[in-house]
Amino acid sequence: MTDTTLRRYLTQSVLDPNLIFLIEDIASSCRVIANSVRNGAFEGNLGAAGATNVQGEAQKTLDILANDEFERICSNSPRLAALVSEEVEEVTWLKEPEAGDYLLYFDPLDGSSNLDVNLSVGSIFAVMQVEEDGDRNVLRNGRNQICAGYALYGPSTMFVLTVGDKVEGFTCQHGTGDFRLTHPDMMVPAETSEFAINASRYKYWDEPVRRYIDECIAGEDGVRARPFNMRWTASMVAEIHRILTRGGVFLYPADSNNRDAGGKLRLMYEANPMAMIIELAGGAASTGLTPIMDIDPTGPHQRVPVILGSRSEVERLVSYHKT
Ligand SMILES: O=P(O)(O)OC[C@H]1O[C@](O)(COP(=O)(O)O)[C@@H](O)[C@@H]1O
Ligand SMILES: [Mg+2]
Ligand SMILES: [Mg+2]
Repeated sequence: MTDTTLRRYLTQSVLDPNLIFLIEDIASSCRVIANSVRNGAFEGNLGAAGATNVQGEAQKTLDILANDEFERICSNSPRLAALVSEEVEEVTWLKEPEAGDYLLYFDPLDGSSNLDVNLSVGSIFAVMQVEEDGDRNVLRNGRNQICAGYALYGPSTMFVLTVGDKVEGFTCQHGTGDFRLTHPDMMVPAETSEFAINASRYKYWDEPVRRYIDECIAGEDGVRARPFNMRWTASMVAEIHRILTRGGVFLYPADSNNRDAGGKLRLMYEANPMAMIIELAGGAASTGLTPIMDIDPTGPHQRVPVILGSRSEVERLVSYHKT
């Protein structure tokens, strides 16, 4: 498998050549960002940029650099019509949209609070298509995604991709810089005993989330009758990669402190791409009330509650939200 590079994998597929160009440009952006992350301390890029983004969050220098690399490299893609980035308030239109053109949604650097402490960060992306000539609507639900993925800048750099069927994991080979297929057909293990949530928010949680987490913590003494483990890395990419590898459930639910904002994570470039990956890998993704990809978006930076991972755990959480 490792002799299959991303380029070979894509050229052997039946994809539109312009989509292949775009995916290769996204992968190139991630390769450049991986180097910037790795060299951040030398280049003085780890700190705050002194600016805030559209969500009112303090931007890191690397948030802005990563956004600029996506913009610079992907703008070369001939059929890319628009970019929707976490770091840019307005949609960036590159051309007059024509039917079939591509729309790229991305979180250039995810988990950027981890930069200063040298822990894993990532990039997240999704691609949709323009429906008709001149149509500037970028607010389609996640079922319209034709491609989604993420890069993980961890001990090794990985590029995880789906073009609508399997979820394939590529590892960047040190030296050549090639992304090689190392994790074909990734599937979320069905059985799991691991949950990920920022437990410092316990006092804000709604009853269904408290019930679920309390039951996990009770372990073999409670209704679950088995021990559970907990992890929280504060980088969604790292959490989702762990869940794709060894199972588990990830929650950033709506709570009394974030409900007015809609939740914490952003629908178009965090929740939707990860929901597509997790569903195609056999898992499930919900707000607790609605499948994430069924949400009709109201804005490019909309926030939503997120519960995703192993199917049986997500279904249990959804059932608790119904009672
Ligand atoms: O700091 P908290 O509240 O635990 O939030 C962590 C969450 O925020 C995020 O870092 C948001 O991503 P950004 O770094 O792109 O803003 C997620 O990756 C992560 O799951
Ligand atoms: Mg993010
Ligand atoms: Mg980000």
